[in-house]
Amino acid sequence: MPVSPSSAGAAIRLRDLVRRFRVRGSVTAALDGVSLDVAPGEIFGIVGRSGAGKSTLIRCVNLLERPDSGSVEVLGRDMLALDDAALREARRGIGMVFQHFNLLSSRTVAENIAFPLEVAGISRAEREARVREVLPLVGLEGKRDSYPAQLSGGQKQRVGIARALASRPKILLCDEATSALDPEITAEILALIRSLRDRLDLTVLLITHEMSVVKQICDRVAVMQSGRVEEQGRVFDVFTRPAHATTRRFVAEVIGHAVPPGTVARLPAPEPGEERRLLQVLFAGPHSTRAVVSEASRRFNLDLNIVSGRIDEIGGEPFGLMALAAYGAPAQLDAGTAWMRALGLDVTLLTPETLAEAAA
Ligand SMILES: Nc1ncnc2c1ncn2[C@@H]1O[C@H](COP(=O)(O)OP(=O)(O)OP(=O)(O)O)[C@@H](O)[C@H]1O
Repeated sequence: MPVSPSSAGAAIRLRDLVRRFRVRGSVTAALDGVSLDVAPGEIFGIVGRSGAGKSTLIRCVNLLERPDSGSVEVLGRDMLALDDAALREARRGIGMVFQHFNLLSSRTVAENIAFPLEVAGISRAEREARVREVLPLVGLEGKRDSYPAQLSGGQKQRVGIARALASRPKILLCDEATSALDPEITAEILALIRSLRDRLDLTVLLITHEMSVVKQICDRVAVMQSGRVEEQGRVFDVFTRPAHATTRRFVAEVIGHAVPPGTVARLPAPEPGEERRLLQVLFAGPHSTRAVVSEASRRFNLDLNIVSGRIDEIGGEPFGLMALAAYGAPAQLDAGTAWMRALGLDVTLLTPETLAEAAA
C-alpha cells in the first residue's frame, strides 16, 4: 500500500486521539487529544503515572482499543479504515510484549512462540522455521522444550519477545515490558530490545511508569498526564531541560534533585551588601565544571559554593548538573550569570517555588 504524503517519514502517526470511558455515569477521558509521530527505527517511550492513559494509547496503535475520534496510521496505513481481514493482516506487522508475559503454562517455550502463528493458520513447517529463527535472537536456544514454570522472569519475558517477533513485525509495542522484573534483569531485557531494534530494523513504542527505563533505552519520549501529552522530545533534551512540572518530578527520580532537601536551610546568610542566589547550572558539551566555577569566582569576585553536582550520560551524551550557592554584589552576580550563559551553559535561578516543586 502506498504511503500517503501526510504520513511520510512516520512509522506510527497518531493524531488527536480521544478515548473516553463511562463508568457508572461519570466519564473519564483516558485520551484527551493525543498526537505523536514515531520515526522508523526509533525507540519511543511514553512515560506517565498510573492512570495517565498510557495503556489506552498503546492499545490504540493496533486497535485493541478503538479511539472515539482521531486517526491512527501505522506504516502509512490508516488503521481505522481497514476491514477485519486487513486489520488482522496489519496486526501481524505489529508485535506486542506484555508486562506479565501472558504465556500459556501448559505449553512449552516453542509452543508458546508458535501459538499466534497457529491461530493465524500458518503451517506447522513454517511455524517450526520461525521458532528456530527467533529462539537464538533472544538467547533461548537451549530452552525450547521448557515450560514457563521452569523459567526465570527474565527468561519468560524473552519468550514473550520471541513470540512477538515470530510474525516478523516491523513495529514492536512494549507494554510495561520490564515492570515485573528486578533492575538487573530489566537492564538485560532493555539491552536486548535495543539490540533487536538494531538487528531487525524495528520501530519500538514502549510505555513505562519508570523514567529510568526511558533513560536506558529510548531515543525520544512523551510524558503523559491525565490523557494528554505534556511534553515530548529527545530524551537528552527532556532530561536536561524538562519544561513541565510532571517531567521535572520524573527526571528528579532518576538524576536526583538539583538541591538536596534541607540544604538551603544550612547555607550561611549573605554579608551586608551581598546577595545569595541559588543557581542550577547545566553543562552539556565540552565545558569543565571546575574551570567555569573558579573562573567565574575570580572574574566577578563571587563566592561560589557547590551545593550538589553530578555528571551523567544519556544515549552516550555527557552532561553535568550542578547547583551553586552564589554570594556577591547583585551587579556582579548578574554579570557572572550572564558570562556563564554566554559560554553556552544553561543557568537557572532556583527560587523557593522551584525548590518546593522539585521536593514535592
Ligand atoms: N476499559 C476501561 N473502562 C473504564 N475506564 C477505563 C478503562 N480503561 C482505562 N480506563 C480509565 O482510563 C484512564 C487511563 O487508563 P490507562 O490504563 O490507559 O492508564 P495507564 O497510564 O496505562 O495506567 P496504568 O499503568 O495504571 O494502567 C484511567 O482513569 C482508567 O481508570
